[in-house]
Amino acid sequence: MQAITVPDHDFPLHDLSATRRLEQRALAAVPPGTLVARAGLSTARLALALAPHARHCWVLAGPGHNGADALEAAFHLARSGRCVTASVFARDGQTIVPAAAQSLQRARDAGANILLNDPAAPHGCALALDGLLGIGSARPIEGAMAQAVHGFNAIEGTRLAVDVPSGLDAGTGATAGAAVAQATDTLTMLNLKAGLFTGVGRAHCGRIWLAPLDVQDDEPPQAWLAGRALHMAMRTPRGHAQHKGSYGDAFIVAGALGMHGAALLAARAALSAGAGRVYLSLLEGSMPLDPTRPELMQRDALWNAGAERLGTATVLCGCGGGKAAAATLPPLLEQAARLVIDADGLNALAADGSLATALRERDGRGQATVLTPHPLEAARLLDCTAAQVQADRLSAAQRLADDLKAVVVLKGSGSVVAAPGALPYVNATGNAALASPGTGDVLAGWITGQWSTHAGGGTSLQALVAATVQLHGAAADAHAQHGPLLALDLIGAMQRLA
Ligand SMILES: NC(=O)C1=CN([C@@H]2O[C@H](COP(=O)(O)OP(=O)(O)OC[C@H]3O[C@@H](n4cnc5c(N)ncnc54)[C@H](O)[C@@H]3O)[C@@H](O)[C@H]2O)[C@@H](O)CC1
Ligand SMILES: Nc1ncnc2c1ncn2[C@@H]1O[C@H](COP(=O)(O)OP(=O)(O)O)[C@@H](O)[C@H]1O
Repeated sequence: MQAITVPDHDFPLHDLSATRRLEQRALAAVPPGTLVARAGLSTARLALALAPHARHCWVLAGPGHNGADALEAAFHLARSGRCVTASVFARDGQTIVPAAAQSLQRARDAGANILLNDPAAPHGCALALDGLLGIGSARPIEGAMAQAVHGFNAIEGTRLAVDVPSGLDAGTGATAGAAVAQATDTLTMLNLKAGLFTGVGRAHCGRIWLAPLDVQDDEPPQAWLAGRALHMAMRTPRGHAQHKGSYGDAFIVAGALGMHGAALLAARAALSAGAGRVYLSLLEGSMPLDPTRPELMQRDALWNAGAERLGTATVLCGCGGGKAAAATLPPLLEQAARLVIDADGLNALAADGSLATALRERDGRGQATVLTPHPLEAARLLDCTAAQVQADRLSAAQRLADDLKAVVVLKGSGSVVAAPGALPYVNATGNAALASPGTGDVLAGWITGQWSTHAGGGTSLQALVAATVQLHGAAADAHAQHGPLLALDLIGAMQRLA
């Protein structure tokens, strides 16, 4: 059993079809009852380690194999002397699977109090196990089971989800319905399911633990949980004789009237990420020199700088750009060697099909592009709703990357970094301290600066971007206080970790 935070190396993530295949092969390879026995024992061990002093335990068990695992854990908890109430949920006419019936009998024999379709939480319980539904969850949870989920969520103490928090789609990280278990810990079996790490997955899982159950995970992954090695690979020391020209020019094309701050945040982030020279080109109006960052230079209309300059710089377009961003895109899409598009640059792409066509043509000329949409910006690009994007973030990011021939960061909890024809990364760092204005501008600026320093390097662009997303989230994870991490402070925090 291991705790999953940020793995050292990329860790395979699976969708539910792959999980089912793995489960079927594992079941066929061992005598009946072996896996449920291992799953139940692992669950009970983790529960006791997390809540060693809990006297009263509540085990919620559904009608399927998830319920079987939970009831097997109930057996171990009862045998270890805990006072166990196991509430089993099976609708009229719906029988529980044989494995669950066997574990139920074992739990009863060990002294557990068994209740049927009773959602009331026992008094004084400090440990609750959610084994209502796992990957077999097929529809919104309703009725007594839904009441039990709400009761589970109200338990003050350890709330351990078995395999998957009930009501969460472990393949996508989406939920259907209002009753979704809110665990403090989730012990997932056999493999890591992608939906535990993105969408609302992280919010419902709490800490994530993996019990491989002595089964070799031989399914090809559908995505990677981004490992720390990505960021470490970016930490190449500066050669003694290198000069600022070695780290390239970053052009920040951003900042309509009233949004100069976004431009400044992006430019400062590019500078801190290591770009050799950073030029800021405001889209509207003017701004005095930033006396606290005199390293920044301002130039007019850099989008018209011509093929020679744009063909060597790394350009960011869009942060706080307003409607003015659209007019800058035709020359940038045609001439910029390396182009990052954020915020209003993305909205302009979504609104004008000819710009999207120009974006697709860049790949054929060897020009690379990074897009950094949040879910609503992604929805505009995909001509759907933000809810539809969030319903399957991995596939939304991949569709955008494949269609627009760009590396795409779909931001939010568990940011997805997709590239054409490659498996997506899911980022394991970050938290809601980043839900503050301007943190996206910092991300886009840092990607631009980082890319500028690695312009000639052999690192894949997808890995470089995923490493920056990881650093951005890690800075928030290191933020000890409650409340937001303000965007300007985020730059300093990233610099300390870079
Ligand atoms: N079979 C085994 O030995 C193993 C089983 N495992 C566990 O088994 C789970 C998968 O088992 P199952 O395929 O039986 O699936 P589940 O136990 O997740 O659920 C399937 C059952 O729930 C019912 N159901 C689905 N949605 C419902 C809803 N909204 N309201 C009420 N009932 C609903 C279904 O009709 C079915 O009876 C995994 O998530 C994992 O917890 C793993 O531990 C791996 C090994
Ligand atoms: N709950 C969260 N967990 C992890 N990351 C988050 C969370 N909320 C926001 N973020 C991150 O913060 C950044 C916000 O970007 P964005 O929405 O573009 O904001 P802005 O436009 O104000 O800069 C993104 O990198 C996003 O992934």
